[in-house]
Amino acid sequence: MAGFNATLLTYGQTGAGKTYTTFGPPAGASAYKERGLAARAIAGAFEEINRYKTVNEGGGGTPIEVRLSCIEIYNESVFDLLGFSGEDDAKDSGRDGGVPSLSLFESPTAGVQIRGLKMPLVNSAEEGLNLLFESQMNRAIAEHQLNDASSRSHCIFTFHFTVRNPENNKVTSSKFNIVDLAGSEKMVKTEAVGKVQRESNYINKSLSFLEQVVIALASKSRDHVPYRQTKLTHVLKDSLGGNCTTLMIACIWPHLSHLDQSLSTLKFAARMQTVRNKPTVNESKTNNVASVKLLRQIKNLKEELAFHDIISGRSGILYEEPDGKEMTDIKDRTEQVMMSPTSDAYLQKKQMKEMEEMEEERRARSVPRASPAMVMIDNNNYSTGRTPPAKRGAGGDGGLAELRPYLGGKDVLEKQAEFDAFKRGAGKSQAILLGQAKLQIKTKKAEIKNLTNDINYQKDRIDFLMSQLRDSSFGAGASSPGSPTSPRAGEDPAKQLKLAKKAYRSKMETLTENKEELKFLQHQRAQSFNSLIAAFDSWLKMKGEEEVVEGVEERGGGEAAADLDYDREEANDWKRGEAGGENREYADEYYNESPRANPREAAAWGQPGTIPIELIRSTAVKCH
Ligand SMILES: Nc1ncnc2c1ncn2[C@@H]1O[C@H](COP(=O)(O)OP(=O)(O)OP(=O)(O)O)[C@@H](O)[C@H]1O
Repeated sequence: MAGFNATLLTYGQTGAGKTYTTFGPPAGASAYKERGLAARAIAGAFEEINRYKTVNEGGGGTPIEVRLSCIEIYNESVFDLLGFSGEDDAKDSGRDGGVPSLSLFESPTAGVQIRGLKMPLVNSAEEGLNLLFESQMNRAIAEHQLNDASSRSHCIFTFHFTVRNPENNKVTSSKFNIVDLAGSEKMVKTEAVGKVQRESNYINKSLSFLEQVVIALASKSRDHVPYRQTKLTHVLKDSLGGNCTTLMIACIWPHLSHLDQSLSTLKFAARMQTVRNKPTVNESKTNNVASVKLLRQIKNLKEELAFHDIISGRSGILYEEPDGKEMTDIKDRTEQVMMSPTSDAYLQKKQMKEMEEMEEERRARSVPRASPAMVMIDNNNYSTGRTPPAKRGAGGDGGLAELRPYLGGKDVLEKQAEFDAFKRGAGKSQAILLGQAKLQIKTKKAEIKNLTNDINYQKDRIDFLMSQLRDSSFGAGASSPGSPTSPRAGEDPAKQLKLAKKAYRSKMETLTENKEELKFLQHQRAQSFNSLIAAFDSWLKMKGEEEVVEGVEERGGGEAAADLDYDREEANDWKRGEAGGENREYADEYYNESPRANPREAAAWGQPGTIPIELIRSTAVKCH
C-alpha cells in the first residue's frame, strides 16, 4: 500500500507444500489456524486500510482502492479464475486445446495488462475471502475436469492497490502477487512423453526464464531482460526483481527419496538469494491539471451517452458508479430476485433441501446408521459460496442435471443412491473433509454462544457497578445481594469496574476473532461441498461413459467404437509399458495396485475397452 510492487513465490517439487503455503490446507482440522498466506494477506490488507481510514476520517471517500484478480497459466495459456463460470468453462477452457485463453498487451501507461481479466473491487476482508475461495473453487473444478492439472499450472493471485494521497492528490498504484508455481521436478523428467512432455517443456521453460529474468533485472550491466519469453514472466514483468520486493519460499519434501529434488530446489533458492533489489514507489504521473481535464472529458462523454439513450428510446441507464447506499440497495434487490420462487438459486436450494430431507428420512429408516462423516448435504452452503454449483447444470439442481444424458430415466432417489455410493467410495476422503468442516463450524458456534453469554454477563456487571458507583451505595437497588452481577464483599467497586471493563474488552476481541474464524470455516465448508459435488459430477459422467462404452461394444460398433479402439490401444500400451516414461510408471502402479483397490476396475484391465480412458488416466494420476 506504500506503492511498491511485490511478489511472493512458492517454488518446489510437486507435493512439497506450495499450495498449502499460499492457499492453505483443505477444509478440516486446523484449517483456520493454518490458513494460507493469501487469506492472511487479505485480512492484513483490510486491517491496514481500516487503520488508515480511522486516521484519515473525514478526509472524504476511501483513499485506498483494492481490486483482486486470479489467473492460472497452463501450457502458456492464461485463464481467468474469477471470470470462469464453472465446469463447462473448465471443459472449454482450452487447456486441452479448445477455446483460446486470455491475451496479454502492454499499455504505455499501465504496463502489462491481461485483456478481459476480471478485477473486482473489494470493500472488505470478507469480500476478498469470497473471491479467494471462488478462484480456488474454480481451480479445483478445472483441475478435476482436467486430471489434476494444478501441479502443472502456475496460479497468480493479485492485489491491485490504488492509493490517493488527499494532501497532494498524487496517486500511487501497486500490485502484490502471490504465486503458486507449477511443480519444479518436471524440469528434470526427460523421459516424459505426449501431453506430460508438453507440460514439462512449458514448465521447464517458464521456471528457467523466471530465474533469468530475476537475475537480469537485478544486474546493473543488463542489456536484455527476457520477460517476454514466457507468459509467467511477462505477466509478472513489473513485479519481479529490480525495483520490486520479491520473496521466494522454497518448499522441500524432506525425505531421502526426494533428496535430488530438495537439493535442486535449494540451489535455485540460493541463486535467487544473490539478487539484490532496490524497490521504488510507482507514483502516477497524473497531476491536478490532467485530472481536471480528464474529469471534464468524462462529464462530456456521459452527457453524450445520455443524449444517445434519449434518441434511441432507452431510459433509466445510470453512468455513475453507485455509492455505498445504492450498492446496498442493489445487493438487497439482487437478493430478492435470487430468492424469488422462480429463480434458479431458489429452485436449487429447494432441491438440495428436499434431497437433504430424503437423506435424513432414509437414514432414519436404515439400521445401523451411517457414520457422521457421510451426512453431507447442507442447503446453507450455497449462501456462502459465490459460485453456486447450479452453473454446472442447466437445470439448477446442483450439477445433477448432467446425469440425465447418461442415466436417462433415473429419478432423484436413484441419484441420491448414487451420491451415497460415491460418498462411501471414490468421494470418501472429500466427504470426510466436509464432515470435519461441519463439525468445526458446530464447535465454533457453540464457543461463540458461550462467549456471547460471558459478554452479556460482563456488560450487566459493568452497568450495575456504574450505577452503584453513581449512587455511592452498594448492595441496594439494581441487584439483590448474591446476584451474579453484585460486587463481591470487601472489594473496591472502582477496581472491580476496571477489571470488568478489561474482561469485557478482551472477550469482545476474542468474539471478533471467533466470528472471523467462523466465516472462514463456513467458506471452507462451502468449498468442500462444491468440490464434493464437482467430483460427484465427474464420477457420474465417467460412470455414464463407461455404461455407454459397454453398450456400444455390445452392439458391436460404429464410429464411437473406433474412437474407443484408439483408447483401448492407448490403455494397452500403458499396460504393456510400451508408452514408456511416466505413463508406464502410472500403468504399472495402477496395474499392481488396482486388484486390491478396486476389483471391478482390475477386471476391466483384463477386458480392454470396457473402461474409458479418462478413468484410467485419472486413476493413474491418483496412484501417482
Ligand atoms: N506444512 C504442511 N503441514 C501439513 N500438511 C502439509 C503441509 N504442506 C503440505 N501439506 C500437505 O501435503 C500435500 C501436498 O501439498 P501441496 O498440494 O501444497 O503441494 P504442492 O507443492 O502445491 O504440490 P503441487 O505442485 O502438486 O500443486 C497436501 O495434502 C497438503 O495438505
